[in-house]
Amino acid sequence: MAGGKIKKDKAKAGAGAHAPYQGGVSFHKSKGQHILKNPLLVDSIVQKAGIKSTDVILEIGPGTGNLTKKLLEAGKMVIAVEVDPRMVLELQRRFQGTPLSNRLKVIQGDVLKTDLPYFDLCVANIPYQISSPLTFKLLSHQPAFRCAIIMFQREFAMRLVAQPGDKLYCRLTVNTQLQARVFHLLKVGKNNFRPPPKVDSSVVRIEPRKPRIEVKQKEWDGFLRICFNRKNKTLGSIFRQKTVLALLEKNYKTLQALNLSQGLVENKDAEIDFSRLGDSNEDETMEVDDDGADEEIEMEDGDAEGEPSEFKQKVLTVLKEGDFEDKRSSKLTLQEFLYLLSLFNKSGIHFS
Ligand SMILES: C[S@@+](CC[C@H](N)C(=O)[O-])C[C@H]1O[C@@H](n2cnc3c(N)ncnc32)[C@H](O)[C@@H]1O
Repeated sequence: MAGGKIKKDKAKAGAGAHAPYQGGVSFHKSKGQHILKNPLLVDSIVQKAGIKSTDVILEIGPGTGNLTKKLLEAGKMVIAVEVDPRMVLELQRRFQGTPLSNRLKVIQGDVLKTDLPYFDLCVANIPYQISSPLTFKLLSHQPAFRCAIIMFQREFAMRLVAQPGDKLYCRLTVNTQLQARVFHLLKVGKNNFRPPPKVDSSVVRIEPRKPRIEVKQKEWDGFLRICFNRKNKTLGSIFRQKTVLALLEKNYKTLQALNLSQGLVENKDAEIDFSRLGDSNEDETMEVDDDGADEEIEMEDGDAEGEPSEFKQKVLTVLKEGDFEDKRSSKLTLQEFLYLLSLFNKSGIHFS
């Protein structure tokens, strides 16, 4: 999808024409308070959200309500979650006595700690420090919403939409794209905000996959962490590392012992059909401590030396079977990750 740049001059013209509503409040950077001062940009975000008059819209961090007002005009109802009581007061003052007020519900609190109600759409200019946990909180929300139109820091947005081979393609990308289709909508310069943040921004559209792609979450997470620990190394080299092999062999033996004690044959229950699309398992929520970059897990770099053990042989056979040995995580598609994990699991090799 093509992105457009909201230019500085437009921002200035817009700001001059209609000063942003600031109320009497001062802004706190610690709460990511950078309000939208360009009404043209607000209009563009609302227009790109494709709001229907029947939509219940979730807004995160309404601030003084510049976006909220347009959302109220376009949809049926806006539920706004705001952590700062001063902003909540401003918002109430702003809409009190207007016809819009009975379609606005304000929840005061930290969105990350709030049980979210039903919503069709999420439209928000968020505090950037909560980008990652908020994204995954939204994606685990049930029932799934239609789409979310969210302003993120530019680099975070580019990680969300990255494709295999792009510099910013990372674990965050794959984890997000497992659950949603993500499109870049708009590039937004710093001067569209008051006060201007230090970084540029982008608006993206996130559409949850329906039906969801089923994975066992801990398994998937453990697998991706290993694959992306050194995303530019070949998978052959990653899976030859002593620490990786030791971890996987430990899991393998634990599972075998469990199966034996329960009288199960090897690999029963181990097979996951990743091609199947269906409803999510509600118990399996995404655990995310991901700020977008791939962290380096402390791992001894050495290869397991000498004659390959039976287990190492097993791991390498899986990589060869799928032709993955010389491939790198930085260039693997979501489908390839799903396929490789399914091959490991079929061989009784697990990541959690
Ligand atoms: C970038 S400002 C956006 C303000 C307004 N939506 C606008 O575009 O003009 C982010 C807003 O999120 C609020 N906020 C910060 N952390 C929050 C959290 N954890 N939960 C809910 N709101 C939060 C801030 O107080 C602020 O009002």
